[in-house]
Amino acid sequence: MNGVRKVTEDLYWVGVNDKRIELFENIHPIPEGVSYNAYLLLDEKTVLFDTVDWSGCRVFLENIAAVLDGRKLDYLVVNHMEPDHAASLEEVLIRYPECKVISNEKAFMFMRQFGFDVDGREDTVKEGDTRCFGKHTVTFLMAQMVHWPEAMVTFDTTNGVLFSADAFGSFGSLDGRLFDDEVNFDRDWIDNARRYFTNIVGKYGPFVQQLLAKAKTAPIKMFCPLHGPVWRTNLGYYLDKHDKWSRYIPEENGVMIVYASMYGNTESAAQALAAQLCEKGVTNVRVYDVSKTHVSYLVAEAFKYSHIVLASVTYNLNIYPVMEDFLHHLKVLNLSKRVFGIIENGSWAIKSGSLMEQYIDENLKDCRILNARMTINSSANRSNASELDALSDAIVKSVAIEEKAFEQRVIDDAAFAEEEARKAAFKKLSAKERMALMREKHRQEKGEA
Ligand SMILES: Cc1cc2nc3c(=O)[nH]c(=O)nc-3n(C[C@H](O)[C@H](O)[C@H](O)COP(=O)(O)O)c2cc1C
Repeated sequence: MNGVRKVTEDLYWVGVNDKRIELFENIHPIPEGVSYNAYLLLDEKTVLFDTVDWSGCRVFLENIAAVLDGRKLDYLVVNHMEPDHAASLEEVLIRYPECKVISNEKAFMFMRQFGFDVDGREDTVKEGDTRCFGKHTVTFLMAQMVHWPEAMVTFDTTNGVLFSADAFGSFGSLDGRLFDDEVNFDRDWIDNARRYFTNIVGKYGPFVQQLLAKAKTAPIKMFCPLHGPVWRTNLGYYLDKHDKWSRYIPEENGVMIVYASMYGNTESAAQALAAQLCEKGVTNVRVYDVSKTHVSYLVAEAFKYSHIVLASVTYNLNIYPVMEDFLHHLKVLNLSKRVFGIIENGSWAIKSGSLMEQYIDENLKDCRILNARMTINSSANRSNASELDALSDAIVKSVAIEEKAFEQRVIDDAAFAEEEARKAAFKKLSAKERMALMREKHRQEKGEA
């Protein structure tokens, strides 16, 4: 039974949903599943954009057959060779013996490494190359390290559809709904999207920025990613999120408190800090037990908030191992530009605070550590009360300073959105209207002068 959706008049979603998978990349829990998107264009030639994970191959083949309705498949464009998208490639080639594969040199190298036989069927493209399939002409743009080195995106210059590979993707099974305007993204999807981006592509922020710069030069009307909803309405919203995530700019001025505690004393201090921050007016606070929260969720929250408090026991003269693992993830994913607060605990040789500070200093760029450290000797005593007060004061002060940066960013974002809207409106005008508008602008400028 096929579950195809129509994307445009001649483009179809032929992907599959996977609700059985527990761990994405066998590491990140995905309780809401994931979709492997693939798209099929019916032009004078028929063109399939990417395939799906092996687990969904059967349904995927049914979807393709239903859309082709007896036609042969002429081309398969491989934008990304990662097996969750390319595993079904060979099965497609076996079923459609005349199908040619369009991709780049590095992707063909990966195909051979993964054991796919594409000999004699390759059509190798590079940056800026185009292919015409009848009505539709596409351009290929390399998207190196978003999120593998061979990744590319394909832009359909005829209708503004960008096949964006892993860019603009999200965890979460689609379950029938396909477009951003068919879901409540800000309520139901954004956490999945952030967790997907930060854990999967977070490390490659500068490469994402390169792709965003290319995207700005193309009149994109739709993002067709390889996971999650297709964007046809509120593209600016999602672009802005990716811009922030890939520049490591926090989305929210708030405080994430992560604690590592065995007997509850460090936990109690973390909760006391949260309560005190709220008493002092900073209510955008989230508290996490590092041992009970999968690190992928912690990473996503670290990308979201401006302030991070690390509260850890000392364990064999080290940072608590699970907290150390969290810090390792932040390092690997290049998290930067955060303000940190520290709470440490120990019963005979307290080391965790200094070690966490050292880790941040040595591994996380452009981060600031607040001086007001709280040191607990087994359980909090009277002197800890003043330390807690000093730490919460320092955070409140820093949040207030950050607020100004956030306000400025909101103004900059609004100005940017206005300029983008103006450019988009200008593009829609006829040549005559454009000339009239430019003449009017020129007249106004001369008048003002
Ligand atoms: C395996 C293990 C190793 C520990 N290593 C140290 C240590 O090296 N230095 C120290 O001061 N305390 C060490 N402790 C003690 C705890 O850090 C300390 O009791 C702390 O107060 C526990 O805080 P909690 O109540 O939040 O769990 C260790 C405890 C355990 C179980």
